[in-house]
Amino acid sequence: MNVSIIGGGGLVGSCAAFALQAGGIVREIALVDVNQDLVEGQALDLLHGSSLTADQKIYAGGTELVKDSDVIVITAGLRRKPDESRLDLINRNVELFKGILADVKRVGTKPGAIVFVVSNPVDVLTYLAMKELGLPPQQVIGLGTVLDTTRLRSMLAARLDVPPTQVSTLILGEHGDSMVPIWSAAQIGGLPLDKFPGANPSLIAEVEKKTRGSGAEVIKKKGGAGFAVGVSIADVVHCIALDQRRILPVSSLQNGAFGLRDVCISVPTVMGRSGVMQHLEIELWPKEQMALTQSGKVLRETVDKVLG
Ligand SMILES: NC(=O)C1=CN([C@@H]2O[C@H](COP(=O)(O)OP(=O)(O)OC[C@H]3O[C@@H](n4cnc5c(N)ncnc54)[C@H](O)[C@@H]3O)[C@@H](O)[C@H]2O)C=CC1
Ligand SMILES: CC(=O)C(=O)O
Repeated sequence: MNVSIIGGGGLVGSCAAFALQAGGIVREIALVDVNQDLVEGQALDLLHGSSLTADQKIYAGGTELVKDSDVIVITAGLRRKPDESRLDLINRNVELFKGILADVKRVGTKPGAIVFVVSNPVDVLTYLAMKELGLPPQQVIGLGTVLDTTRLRSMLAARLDVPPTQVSTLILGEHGDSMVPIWSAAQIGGLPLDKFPGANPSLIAEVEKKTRGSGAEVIKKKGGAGFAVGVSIADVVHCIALDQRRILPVSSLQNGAFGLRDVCISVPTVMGRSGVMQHLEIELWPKEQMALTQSGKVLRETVDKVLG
């Protein structure tokens, strides 16, 4: 498995590369960035630790490297400011992103390669990537609400003092203000969250609020998210590399699940070596379904504005 990261010199790209190195599953990690010195420095720094991690090839170079990649991760782009929504970034990131897609198209991709968008606003840019690259929809995904979901699980675990891996919750919809936590399906160690000792509506509401604001909080305190998004990216890449067929809330083109159509948005998605294998639909609480429908509408309207 050969993975390239466009934007690999930046915070998100380099953290993803480090998580992939620590994971030791992928064979090659190629970092691409317009900032040549920075990306060469990141690749060198990673390479220097490789005798203690795994037998991987780690190197930096130009966009032509993506033609040999099984997964092309795109983290290149501008960060939002603390008071900006992810959708506000659209005006500043779309032109830059179109340039990157044109470069990828010019160089060409391997048959079956997966394009994995992380740059924000991720759902809109995933749709744009799918349209511009002309790849089958199952081969184009976005990180979607994978990061929001791990933030929710991790912070709920900390509040309830349980192991984070025992918390099973999900956020669907937009990676943005209209995200939808699916409390109807939340469990801890197989037990329903609402019956779990210590869990109560005010604690749940508090953790939800913190999760919604956590991207902005991290931007305010350290400039941008790195570690959590890095491990989130590596988790999705490993699921693809190992053909695990796990259910992940990645963003991808919808064709009717939960009533969502012609929009890239997160729903429970079976992910394997070929990319998106299936969208799973379950019955939600009516207020969750309504919020998900609304989230799809917000994204659809933004895509209409951007693509005309
Ligand atoms: N989907 C998600 O969950 C998350 C998405 N993000 C998004 O990821 C993106 C990157 O964030 P950071 O890494 O913090 O920013 P950063 O500024 O640290 O890194 C961006 C990198 O992209 C590079 N770049 C710019 N134009 C390029 C081009 N045409 N080709 C190749 N490289 C290019 C820059 O040189 C820079 O190294 C932002 O859009 C941010 O909003 C960040 C966190 C979470
Ligand atoms: C930047 C961003 O999207 C986040 O940290 O959630």
